[in-house]
Amino acid sequence: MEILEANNLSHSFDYKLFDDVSFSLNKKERIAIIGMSGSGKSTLLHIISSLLKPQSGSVKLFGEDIYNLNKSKLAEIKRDKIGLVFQSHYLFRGFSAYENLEVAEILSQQPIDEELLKRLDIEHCIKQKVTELSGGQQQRVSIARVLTKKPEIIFADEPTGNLDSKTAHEVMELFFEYCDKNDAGMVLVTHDTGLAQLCDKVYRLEDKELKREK
Ligand SMILES: Nc1ncnc2c1ncn2[C@@H]1O[C@H](COP(=O)(O)OP(=O)(O)OP(=O)(O)O)[C@@H](O)[C@H]1O
Repeated sequence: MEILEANNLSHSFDYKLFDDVSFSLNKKERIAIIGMSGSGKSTLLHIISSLLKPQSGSVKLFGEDIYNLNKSKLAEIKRDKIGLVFQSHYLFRGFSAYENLEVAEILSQQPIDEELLKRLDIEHCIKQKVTELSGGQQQRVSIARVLTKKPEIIFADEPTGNLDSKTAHEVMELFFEYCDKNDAGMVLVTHDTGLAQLCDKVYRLEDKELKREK
């Protein structure tokens, strides 16, 4: 079943980034988007994850045309069904790591998974303020926060960018396990072709087109 449908997307800033791009994502499916710096990967991710309206084309999430949807229905999808993991972590910086997870717990009414904290190796630093954590620890707290919400689609932009390669692979494994267990899908934007190859499908954004590589 398709949980994401991107139809004929085009977008430009100073130059045309991509033109007439279409693809879809099924439950449990993981797809990677790779491509040169500046090719528009992050912009495409923003568009399909409801953050940026495309100049043309449409995006359906769970069958709903998100840029032609009433605000409260869109807010519901954002809150309950999608999880964003970006490089800038959007953690509440005045709070401890645990308090950040509690916010997700309250908003989504899903309990914090203590096992997840262990798997991410953050259980020992979870009471510390976000500002006292390393970049890699903050990254893992933001991953824990997103997974606490139990999203049906994870949108991730270089989610392991601050992590060493062993930890990066462990974190990807955790994402994949999460998708399998929860019937969730994932769209991963990355420069790391090794990580991309772990996904079910790989697309390259190049010459304004999205080309299937795997
Ligand atoms: N909000 C914006 N306003 C104007 N230009 C933008 C905006 N966002 C991105 N751009 C431009 O669009 C182009 C594509 O940016 P984008 O971040 O989507 O590429 P990317 O493929 O993800 O790059 P990288 O791999 O370096 O992260 C860049 O030239 C960038 O400067």
